[in-house]
Amino acid sequence: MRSLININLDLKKLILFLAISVTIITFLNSFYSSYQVQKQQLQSQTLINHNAYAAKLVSVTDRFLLSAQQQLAYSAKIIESHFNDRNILAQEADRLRLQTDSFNSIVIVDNQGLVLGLSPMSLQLEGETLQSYGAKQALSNKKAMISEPYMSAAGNLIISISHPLFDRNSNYIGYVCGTLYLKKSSILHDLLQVHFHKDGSYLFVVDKNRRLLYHPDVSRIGEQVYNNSVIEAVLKGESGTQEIINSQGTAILAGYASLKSAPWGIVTQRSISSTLVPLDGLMLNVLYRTIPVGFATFILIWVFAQLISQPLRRLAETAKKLDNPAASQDLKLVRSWYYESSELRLAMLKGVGLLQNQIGVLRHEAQTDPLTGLHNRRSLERMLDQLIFNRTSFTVLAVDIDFFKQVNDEFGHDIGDIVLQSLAKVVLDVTRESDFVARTGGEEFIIILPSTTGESAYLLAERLRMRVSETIIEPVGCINISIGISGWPLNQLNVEEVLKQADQALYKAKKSGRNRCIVDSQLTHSE
Ligand SMILES: Nc1nc2c(ncn2[C@@H]2O[C@H](COP(=O)(O)OP(=O)(O)OP(=O)(O)O)[C@@H](O)[C@H]2O)c(=O)[nH]1
Repeated sequence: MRSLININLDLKKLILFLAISVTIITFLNSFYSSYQVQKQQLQSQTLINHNAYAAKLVSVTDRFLLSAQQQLAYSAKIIESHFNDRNILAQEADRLRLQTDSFNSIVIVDNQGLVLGLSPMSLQLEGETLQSYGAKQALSNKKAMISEPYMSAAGNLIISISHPLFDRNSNYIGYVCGTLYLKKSSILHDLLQVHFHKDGSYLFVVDKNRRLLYHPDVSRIGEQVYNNSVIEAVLKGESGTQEIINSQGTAILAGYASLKSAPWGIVTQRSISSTLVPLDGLMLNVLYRTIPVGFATFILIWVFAQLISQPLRRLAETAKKLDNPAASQDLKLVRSWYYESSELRLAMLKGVGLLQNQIGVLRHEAQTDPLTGLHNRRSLERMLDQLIFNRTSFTVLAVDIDFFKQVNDEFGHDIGDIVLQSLAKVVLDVTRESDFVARTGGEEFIIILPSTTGESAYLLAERLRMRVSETIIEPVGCINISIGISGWPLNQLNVEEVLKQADQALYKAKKSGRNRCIVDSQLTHSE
């Protein structure tokens, strides 16, 4: 709590802090949520697209392999019926290679692997006996097949699509085979590359031995890839999507599907970071567009904070000086436009009213003699200070009841009080409003007559003495008073001395028989 006070927090700052932090948190939250939602949507859309893309490529590749096999099957019929005519075999090999551009090379071999026909001739294999893995596979299988990748006699990494040849008696006489180069340009290459995205997506083809048959990075073709859950799934003949971390440690979104015509799978994929590139731009755009509205919101918050805090601030400032007579006027000027501040203002107005009354009463009581309602000694001193400050001349009448002790003794203290009250009334009656009357002790009264000469004071004192002696106070009857008179300014006297001289004059009056008025000799001389 202490630290809050030390940093001088007020309502406006609190409202600003609250509203701005809520706005920022809300904005960050919605920004973050919308980023997450968009990201998820983009990723799932990418996965769906890649799955569809893989399925499409699978279908295209399946069609290609089927058509390649059909071409070979058709040629096989021609080759079987002209098996001994090398020219026709050479022509058929050329036709197969050149007519549809499906194969990189064509080889026709007999059942010993001896090359009988060849295209292109540049391979220089005619008359050779093939020893390659693919040749041996085809010769032993004796049926239409798509080989695993292997190194050809000419030194190319290839796969071969072959069709067996039989004579009229259905004896196996050899095979015709079309090859596809894996690392060089081939129709398979073209087929897959056509679909290659420029947005960071890429695809690869893998065979049942987890060997890459196609990859945009040619150096990886032929490589076997293990511990890849997508490859494992596609080799099980599954089709689907996966989010994985690849062997390079990159987060990848992959779609995959497997072929029907060969034990191959096609995987198309894209890194999550490249997928999210457009989203980053989008979010930045959202941020830029939010700035003007955000700025307007902050201004609105500031204005509202000002409007809400201002009445309370002014009420708080006025509360510091509630004893000030201007407090209630200040409170009336506060524009309390909402319920709480308006109620607070009304309550404070009531409180100020009560407080001012109370202060008035206390002030009055502090300056008043409770028995007679006349001024008391404190009030007298203030009055004298004021007169001296204003350099206003005055005369002092010190009034004392004669033999008052006897009244008390005879009639009791309460009746004595009534006598004092009655005397106060007579004094007020005889003096003017501008005169100042105080009861300064027991049965002693002081009357100050501003701007009054000693002579006028004496006349008034005499008049007062006469009135008192004629006034009947029940049950006491008439009383008498003695009065001593002095005045200021007089020979540089100070207030105490003036009062003392009035007292001395009073003393003289008592001594000289009471029921009389005596003017201090110095006052008489000065006039
Ligand atoms: N009833 C009442 N008596 C008071 C009050 N204050 C002082 N007295 C009395 O006033 C009397 C003053 O008596 P003294 O000072 O002897 O003077 P005195 O009897 O008036 O005689 P002189 O002044 O010499 O004429 C005392 O009996 C006090 O008790 C008061 O407030 N009420």
